[in-house]
Amino acid sequence: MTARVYVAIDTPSLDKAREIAARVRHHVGGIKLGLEFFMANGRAGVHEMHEIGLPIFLDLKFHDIPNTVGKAIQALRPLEPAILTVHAAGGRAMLEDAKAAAPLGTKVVAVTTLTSLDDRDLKAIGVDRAPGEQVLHLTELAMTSGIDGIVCSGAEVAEARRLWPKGFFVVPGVRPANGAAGDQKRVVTPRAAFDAGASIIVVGRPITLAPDPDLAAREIGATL
Ligand SMILES: O=c1ccn([C@@H]2O[C@H](COP(=O)(O)O)[C@@H](O)[C@H]2O)c(=O)[nH]1
Repeated sequence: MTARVYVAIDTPSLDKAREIAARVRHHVGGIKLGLEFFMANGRAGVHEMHEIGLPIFLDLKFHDIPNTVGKAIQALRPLEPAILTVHAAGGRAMLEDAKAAAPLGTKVVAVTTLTSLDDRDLKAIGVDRAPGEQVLHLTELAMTSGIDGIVCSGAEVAEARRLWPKGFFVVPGVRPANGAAGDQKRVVTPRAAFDAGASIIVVGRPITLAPDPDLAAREIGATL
């Protein structure tokens, strides 16, 4: 089960990222690198992180016109990420172009509704649906656009999987019982995420900010 836990290494420091990855590598299945790491270290940094020997999930959440997203993903091809993200709200043509541009072995998954948003936040950006409804709405779009899966919270993944049994479901916003949510608003425990149908879970700060990241990763693994 721990093979399905990806650690989100959100730091601008390549040394720090390497250190954390080396400490937890036997207790996680992959490494997720996001904007913070990529803006500081670019493609060369991602190449360095490949040395750890774990699959790389490149979480850059592309959201632009189809041509721009397609070209950006083409430029990332040599990095051969296991997984990369786009925003479902970019629309069908963007999702189709993202998938067409990605390397064959790369899963393209669409962020449906960020796990940091709740009902009120959605209303404030003009979305009248509740998070659960919005996730399902965008899951349908993702499924019919030919991409591989979606990103949603553990609160919605069971319904989304019912709609798309063969989809690949990435669940961030995961916290051990009594863990600090921080800026996340739709959180579940690692075990609850898998029980509800997550394909992989993403865990960042509960591991990377722990006094002993290795122990934190092992403790999460023990709950699965
Ligand atoms: O809806 C989303 C999409 C992506 N993320 C990313 O996952 C990690 C979560 O980190 P934590 O420290 O465990 O909160 C982070 O890299 C986000 O960019 C997300 O949280 N929610």
